[in-house]
Amino acid sequence: MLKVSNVCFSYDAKKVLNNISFSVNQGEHIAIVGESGCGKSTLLRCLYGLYDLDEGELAYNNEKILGPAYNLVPGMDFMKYLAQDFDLMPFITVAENIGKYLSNFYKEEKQIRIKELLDMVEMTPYANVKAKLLSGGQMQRVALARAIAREPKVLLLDEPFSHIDSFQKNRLRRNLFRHLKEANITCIVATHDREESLPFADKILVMKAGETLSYDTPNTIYNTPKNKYTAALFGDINVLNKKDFGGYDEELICYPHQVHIVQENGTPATVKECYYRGADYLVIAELTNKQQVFVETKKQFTLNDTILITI
Ligand SMILES: Nc1ncnc2c1ncn2[C@@H]1O[C@H](COP(=O)(O)OP(=O)(O)OP(=O)(O)O)[C@@H](O)[C@H]1O
Repeated sequence: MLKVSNVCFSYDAKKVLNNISFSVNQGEHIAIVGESGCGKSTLLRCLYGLYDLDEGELAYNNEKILGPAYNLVPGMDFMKYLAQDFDLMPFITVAENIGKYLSNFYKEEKQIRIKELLDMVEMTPYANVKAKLLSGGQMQRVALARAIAREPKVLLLDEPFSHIDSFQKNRLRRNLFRHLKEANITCIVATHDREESLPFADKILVMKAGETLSYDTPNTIYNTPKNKYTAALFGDINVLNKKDFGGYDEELICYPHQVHIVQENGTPATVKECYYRGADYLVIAELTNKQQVFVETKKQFTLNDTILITI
């Protein structure tokens, strides 16, 4: 188990992490989400032992994770940390980069493992290409393969698919997270992307300004967000008053798919914008009190159409 207890950390005088605590069971996948600058990358770097904490403690199976003041070579052996820069060796091939940390003692096993990893990140055709000739997305895939080559106990990933196009991203995510589950590797991912956190995380850690707001399952965090900040991390949100919809005077946070267009007995709204999104349309409508409402709908509307909505 990875245990994070009351961690505080500052860069010089600037406090970036404030009293962070959570624990992760072996094999669990955690997504760290939060607005840019809230401290996600810093937390990952602390977990890896790259910084000395101001306060608090980090431990893996009761072994303390210590920073550079106590560790000549920062970073822990049983972990791998993949930063936003990929740190590949430019003048050696893709296959050599992936195999860099694999032992040469078991040559045959090494080649089999490299082949398996090349397949997983869909880079087999580039096995003999020098890393410097790759695109950003290709480099990121190689860096991912290299990070898991030796099957760490804990994998720390910072925006691991940020350079990969959406065409490949979903398949790669499924490949990677399936592999990590099968190998019982604990994975902590800092991400902005709901497609990474909701489907693949066992738990989501929501951070704001260096603090933890929530730590729970994706289902609970998404369906019962504690605040607007949390809900907005997953896309457009509505902050409505139930009294505008025939209810009590009470605030309601809801997503566009939770607002429905009805034929009768709804609150009138005027369509101001309508965006095609492939499977549906996003309508931005205005109530008579000028309150803006996001609505997901299968039907296309045009400017100034009147719709009736319920929540
Ligand atoms: N090396 C550093 N020295 C000083 N301040 C830093 C350093 N790295 C990050 N910061 C500051 O610490 C805060 C947290 O940064 P961090 O990179 O951890 O946030 P983040 O949530 O990962 O952001 P993003 O999602 O944009 O990557 C920011 O205000 C940032 O400016």
